[in-house]
Amino acid sequence: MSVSVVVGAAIISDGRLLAAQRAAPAELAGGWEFPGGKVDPGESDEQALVRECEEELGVRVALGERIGGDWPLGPAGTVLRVWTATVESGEPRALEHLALRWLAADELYTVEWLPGDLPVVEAIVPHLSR
Ligand SMILES: Nc1nc2c([nH]c(=O)n2[C@H]2C[C@H](O)[C@@H](COP(=O)(O)OP(=O)(O)OP(=O)(O)O)O2)c(=O)[nH]1
Repeated sequence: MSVSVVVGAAIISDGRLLAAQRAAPAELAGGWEFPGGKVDPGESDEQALVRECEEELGVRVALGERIGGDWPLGPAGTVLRVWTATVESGEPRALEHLALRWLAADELYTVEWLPGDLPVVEAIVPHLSR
């Protein structure tokens, strides 16, 4: 079975991380995540992530470092790959999410992250002060 890849952007500005609240599906709605989504056939991970940020937030992002490796998500064989990112143009808007929040280091756990995202959030902490 092929691995299904979901890519996520840890968008950082002024030491804050952008968190996005899912609108759908019902079982995930209300949970917080990294903007991103599934990689389409023929697309690289990085291309998919830039495309998803345009679709979901209306911004052009520049990708930075990869955070860790393949983070397992719930369904067997699905992994999450995360890159740091900065906004190159535009101001993020919740075009497909319920809400967006810029979280400072001491606010990271004030939102209910999707369960698979929690270890990734932990791994991002050192990147907020760079
Ligand atoms: N985008 C994103 N998805 C995540 C994260 N954590 C996590 O468990 N997921 C899960 C939720 C979904 O089951 C799946 C991503 O699906 P998606 O619905 O965002 O993908 P997509 O934009 O390509 O949408 P579609 O093709 O299914 O319509 O991965 C995360 O931080 N970001």
